[in-house]
Parts: sequence; structure tokens; C-alpha cells
Amino acid sequence: MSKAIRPRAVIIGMMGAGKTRVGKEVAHIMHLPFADADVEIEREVGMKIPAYFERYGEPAFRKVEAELIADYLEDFDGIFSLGGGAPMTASTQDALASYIEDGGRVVYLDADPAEAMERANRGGGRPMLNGDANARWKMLFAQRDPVFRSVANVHVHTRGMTPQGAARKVIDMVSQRTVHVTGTSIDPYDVAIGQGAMNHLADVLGDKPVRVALIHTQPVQRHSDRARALLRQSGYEVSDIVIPDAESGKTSAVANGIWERLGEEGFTRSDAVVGLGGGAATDLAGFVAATWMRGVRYVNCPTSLLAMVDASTGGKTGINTPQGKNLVGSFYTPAGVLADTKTLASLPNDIFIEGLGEVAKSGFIGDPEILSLLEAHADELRAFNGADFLGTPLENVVCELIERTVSVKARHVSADLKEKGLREFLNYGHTLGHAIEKLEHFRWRHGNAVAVGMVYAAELACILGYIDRDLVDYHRTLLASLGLPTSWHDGSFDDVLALMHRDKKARGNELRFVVLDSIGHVVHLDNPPADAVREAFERIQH
Ligand SMILES: NC(=O)c1ccc[n+]([C@@H]2O[C@H](COP(=O)([O-])OP(=O)(O)OC[C@H]3O[C@@H](n4cnc5c(N)ncnc54)[C@H](O)[C@@H]3O)[C@@H](O)[C@H]2O)c1
Ligand SMILES: O=C(O)C(=O)C[C@@H](O)[C@H](O)[C@H](O)COP(=O)(O)O
Repeated sequence: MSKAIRPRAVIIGMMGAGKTRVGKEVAHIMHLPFADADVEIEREVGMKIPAYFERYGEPAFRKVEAELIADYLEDFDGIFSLGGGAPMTASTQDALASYIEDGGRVVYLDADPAEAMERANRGGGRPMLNGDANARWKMLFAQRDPVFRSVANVHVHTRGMTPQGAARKVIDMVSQRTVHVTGTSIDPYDVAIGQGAMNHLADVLGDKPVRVALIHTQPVQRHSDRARALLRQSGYEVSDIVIPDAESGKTSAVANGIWERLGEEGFTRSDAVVGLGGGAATDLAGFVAATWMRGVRYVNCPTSLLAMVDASTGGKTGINTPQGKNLVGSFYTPAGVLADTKTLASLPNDIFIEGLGEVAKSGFIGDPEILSLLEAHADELRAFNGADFLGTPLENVVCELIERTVSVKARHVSADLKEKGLREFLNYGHTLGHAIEKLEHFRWRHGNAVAVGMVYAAELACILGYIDRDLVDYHRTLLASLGLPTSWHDGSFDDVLALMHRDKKARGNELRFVVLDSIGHVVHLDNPPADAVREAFERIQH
């Protein structure tokens, strides 16, 4: 059976929101056809909608409307805008849900009410606004807004924007990928991935915060300048907080300095934090947000591959102590994550490669397609050059890797935010990895240490009969093809063992690991035999 041709985007919203005007502009910029459901209905029934309403009534109109929309959702390759009341019909809600399931984008165009009412009145000919038009509009808005929010998977605020500006925002957002993170103990949030994702900072922060602490490191100054400008344009008072780079920023002294500053500057519980930078910066910013007044809203703007795929997305926040990595912290989810791929243009090659370590981890534990993508594009990925990256086919591959990796993470986080069991699988390769980082005084990058840690875990699993040698060799070959290290020989087993005992998975005096028993299938390994733990360490010496 041939696959249905689906619209590139379906636009919904209140009367006067600008669905037709903005939709036409989007179609024009994207060189696509545009269809307006109301115009098509008038063509089909051979009369104007007010006349149809008058002669046959609203239920008959809704029936015709729902049938036409269902047809267009299956057979129209363009931008399709719906009448204001269309999403209220149950069969249209089902059709939109199945369109989204198939990868479709339903855009809720959310205009300023005053602007929308003025436009709706200006046009005239709207049977739903008969009588006191503004009062009717407000009543309909109260009914429809929650439904629009629930049927759309893209929400675009257009207050004060020109149709062209709103169209560009819609295009940015529909071409972005989004991973929705939810769960019983989580306030749902989205991870937006793609060029321009950072432009949605104000939408995610909302209008409650007056002050925003923008926490970032110096190497990402040009990206924090952009974030600061966006925040100021939206009317927030911005406190620019520069922290020491990389692991030097993940300390209690740095956190303490920021708490003092927030106190001096009068940050209240309704104010907010934005963490911008690599994983170290987002870990620290999340920790500050989690602890300031016992928790304020925060948004992460990750700028390294590793922060985009992992550190910024799952609500593990924290700092290191002299005794080890991430020993103090909390589980505290962000209000949103904006992984703007424009920031990768300045990312050095070695830091990009490091991020592939966590990408490969997610492939091993939960998505073999990630491994296939890594194999297929290993040479291009290893040669990553930020200056030539944007707009290339490689950007698309990287976006797919980010989306898939975040999806693996989201599945674990959604089911087990506080790491009671399942979430520990995300720690594949980290038991040894964190020990290496510590023993190397953090001169080794996190993703590189995790790469060696995965080879170690694979060796351990092989020694104990969980996996065969081919799978261990596959770890080595794949990771090496990406430019990641697969061996480490700069520390003693006793030092490593002592640090592995301080890993957060350990219980009492017992070591605990996570290992594979096949690709995509992870198991806990509690208290393994001491000689196997040592033997695996010997095997990663070369
Ligand atoms: N919370 C979690 O779930 C989680 C998950 C994985 C890793 N982590 C943590 O994340 C950290 C590692 O993250 P990382 O690899 O991003 O390291 P990092 O934060 O140390 O950043 C690496 C370097 O790249 C720079 N940088 C980042 N983005 C840049 C850009 N766009 N242009 C130029 N320079 C840029 C940084 O300033 C830094 O110098 C570790 O502390 C690790 O423990 C946390
Ligand atoms: O999200 C998780 O859970 C992870 O374990 C992800 C890891 O990749 C990440 O490095 C995390 O920071 C490790 O946390 P820790 O609890 O082992 O310190």
C-alpha cells in the first residue's frame, strides 16, 4: 500500500490568530502550496460558510469540515490551515493525532487576544461571532485553548510579530525535532533540537520570572551574548554569571558564589535560571536552580554535543567533591531544553568526538539504529568541523543522532526519574569512566572516559559469560572508528577499585555495574567476582 502524502504542517488557532496570512507566508517561503480548509469547504459546497451555516446549521457544517480535513491530511503536500472550531470535532482530533504519530506537525498559532479579536472583527462574515463579537471570542477561547494545546505538538506565540516574523518562527519550529519528556513524577517538558531552538527561550521561561540568571562559561560567550539579547528583548532583567570552565565550574565554591549573588540581587522563587554551555555548566546551573529557595524554574541551552544528548536533558544536576564526580546533587527537571545546533558551529572537534561516546552508549543500551548511523557516518563524524557544519547533510545526521539519543534517555528518565533501577542503565560505562576522570584530574574528557568504561563493562560481561567476544570487539572497533579511546593504562587497579566503590550505584561494600547481555538489552551486575573485576581491568590496558 502506498504511503499517504501528508501536509508539511497543519495550522490551528483562534479566529483572527493569522492562520491564513501566516500559513500563506510559510508556504511561500518554503515553496509549497497552501490550502485553507474554509476556502476549500466553500468551494466544495458551492456557497459561503455563513450561508451554509444559516441553511444547514453548525452540525452539518462540522461534518463536511471533518471529512474535508481527513481527506487533506491523507493527500496534501503543503501547508494546511484549519478553521478555528475544526479541532473541536472528535474525529478531527483523532485524525490529527494519527497525523502527528506519522511525524506530522500541528502548529497552534497563539496570538495576543487583543490583536486576534481586532483582526477577527475586521474580517466580518464569521457566524461564530454573531452578537457581542468580543465576548463570543473570549468564550470560545476559554473552550478552545485547552483543546488546541492538547492536539498541537508545536506551540507558536506570535504576540507583536509581523506575519513574516511569525512565519519564520513557525518554519524554525516545524523543522526542529522535539522530544517530549514526561512521567509520573515529572512536570512534562520538551527538548527542542535544531537551528534556532534558542529563540524560544522566552516561550519556555514564561511570563512569571522578572529576573533571569544566565549561567555560562567564557568559551561560549558568543552564544550567551545571543541568549542575553533574546532575554532582554523579552523584558527580563538578566544577571550574567560567568563560571570557571569545564569541571572547575562544578564545585561547591562556585555554587556558593552564585547563591550569594542571587541573594544580593533579590532573586525570588518566581525568578529563573538559564544554564548555557557544555554539560559541566548545565549540571551546575541545574544544581543552583534546584537549590535556590528549594527550586526555581530553569531552562538549559546546551552547546556541546554531549550536553545536548545527555547532560542537559534528564534532570540530574550536581557538582563534584574532592572525593569524586557528581557526589552532591539532585534530581530536578528543567522547564525545557533548547539544543540549538547553531551553537555547534564553534565546537572544537575533540569535544564533539567526546560527545559521540554518550551517543554510542545510548545505541548500545537502547537503540541499535544509533549504532548503524554511527557506523555509516563514522568518517564524516570523526572529521567534524564546526565552521563547515551548518546546513550540510551531516547536520541532519547529527540532529537525528541527538533526537534518538535523547529519546533513549527520555524513556529511562520518564520511568525512573530518581534512579531506583531502570535509569541506572544510562550509567553504562560510567563506573570505570568516572574513576578514570578523577584519577586523570579531569584532564580526560567525560565522553572519552565513558568510551573506555564501556569497553571495560563489555570485557567484564564477556568474562562472566553474558556476551561473546564479537560484541566486545564490536565495542572497540566502533568506538575507535569514531576517534574515541578504548584503552587506559595510567592508573593502578587499587586506586580504580577504591573509586568504583564510591560510585553511586554501589551499595554498602558491594560493587554494582550495568552490563549488556545483547545490544539493546542491559542487566544489573551486582557484586561480581573480584577476579573478574581485575581481569577486565587488565584487558583494557591495551
Ligand atoms: N547530568 C547528566 O545527566 C550528565 C550526563 C552526561 C554528562 N554530564 C556531565 O557533563 C560534563 C561533560 O560535558 P561536556 O562534554 O559538554 O564538557 P564541558 O562542559 O566541560 O565542555 C567542554 C568544553 O567545551 C566548551 N564548549 C561547550 N560548548 C561549546 C561551543 N559550542 N563552542 C565552543 N566551546 C564549547 C566548554 O566551555 C568546555 O571548555 C561532565 O561534567 C559530566 O559529568 C552530566
Ligand atoms: O542520566 C543518567 O542517569 C546518567 O547516568 C547519564 C550519564 O551519562 C551521566 O554521565 C550522569 O551524569 C552520570 O551520573 P552519575 O549519577 O553517575 O553521577
